[in-house]
Amino acid sequence: MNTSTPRALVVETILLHDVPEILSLLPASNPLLWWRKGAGMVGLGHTLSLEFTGPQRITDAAAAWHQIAAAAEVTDPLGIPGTGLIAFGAFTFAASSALPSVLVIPRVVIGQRDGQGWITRIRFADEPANTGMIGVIRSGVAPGARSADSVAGSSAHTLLPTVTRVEQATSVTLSPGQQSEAGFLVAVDEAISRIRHKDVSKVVLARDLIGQLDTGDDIRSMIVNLAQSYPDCWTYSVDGLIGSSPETLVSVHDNRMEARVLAGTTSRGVDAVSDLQLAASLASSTKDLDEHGFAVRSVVEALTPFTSHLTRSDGPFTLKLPNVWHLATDIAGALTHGSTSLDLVQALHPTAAVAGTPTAKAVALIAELEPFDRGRYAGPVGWIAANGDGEWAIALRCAQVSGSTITAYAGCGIVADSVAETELNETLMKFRPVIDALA
Ligand SMILES: C=C(O[C@H]1C=CC=C(C(=O)O)[C@@H]1O)C(=O)O
Repeated sequence: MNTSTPRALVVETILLHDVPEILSLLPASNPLLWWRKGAGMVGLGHTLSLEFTGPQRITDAAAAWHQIAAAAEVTDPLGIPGTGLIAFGAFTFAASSALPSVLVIPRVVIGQRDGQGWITRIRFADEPANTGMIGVIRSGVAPGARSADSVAGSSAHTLLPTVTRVEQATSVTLSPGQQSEAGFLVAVDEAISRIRHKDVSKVVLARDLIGQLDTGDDIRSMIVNLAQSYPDCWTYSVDGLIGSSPETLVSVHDNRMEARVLAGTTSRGVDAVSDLQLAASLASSTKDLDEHGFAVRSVVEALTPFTSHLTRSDGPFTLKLPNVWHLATDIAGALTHGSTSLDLVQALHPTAAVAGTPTAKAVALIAELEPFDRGRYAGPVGWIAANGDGEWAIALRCAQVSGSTITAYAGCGIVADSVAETELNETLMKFRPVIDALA
């Protein structure tokens, strides 16, 4: 961790009666977002950003967060998920990544959930109380954004931050990055050979695409496109990591946890009949059921020490997304040790949906066969509350913006019956959310 003992925070949440369009509140600089099915939070400004590296990055973050939350003075009359003190977070896939993992505590959080809206202001105890509140909304990034006059009664003018309009939507063409298509085919064939030699049972291999942003490109257009096109996925933006993930690593509320495990993929059909045929073949494909089974077992094994009454949905069931069908299993349980969401993230990461089985050998094989640093792709992304509750997805269908460079990632679970060309096609389907959002 790159900070000394943090200064105490003062946090105040108040109700917003009439919440503005959340996606219209994304700030141009360092936008923070967590959003699904019309609910979630946008974060503006940074009160505190913490960085973590190495094998202990998640436990270090959990310890730092515990310390910050314990010292904070929080006024939160609402007490619903996302109100009070929160941090957005994104962790790297690999312990050896050159990119840091981050927890970011914004200046202002505006959220809505179950018909309730709120605004939270977060400042240091030794700062003046009005720091971070910057005026009124001037214009929005999404059509239909309302002015502050229609928001939250008379106090809205002093509560809502200034947001500038998107002047230039991001339009980027992505090209092969450090792993070419040909290189990916070779890597997948090598992985299949290792699996047949019993080195591992499953490994998830990815490739990268790279593009350059123009001066003036506003990345908020990409975030809004993703949120609008993939409403059933978690759309996130944390420290330049932007994506729409269908996979819930773990969510924790009131001592209950939920996860959605995904592994096994096929394309959408060109018409209703072929679409259902494809879903039916996925549901009965031995190769995909095997691939899925590894992922479910890794999650159940990781969660068992923390839970009682762990239940899982019948099945796997087929999950329909705009770009693909997935095999999915929902898992839920009661927490037995008052664990925080980051405790569970630490226990779960990396699941066999993004690494393989057995975990350590699969991670080593990924490092050997992938000629690039995954950064935060396939790592945990989400948020944590002061009491440790939170929601974390696996960062899939995403890209990392670093300066003017944008790098997108997509990968596939490889098992003994995999075929390299089919896996390459699958990466194309999985790149679609990011490619379309940048078009
Ligand atoms: C690794 C990715 O997807 C995982 C999640 C769902 C389905 C997967 C698959 O069918 O291979 C992968 O396990 C990715 O999107 O980059």
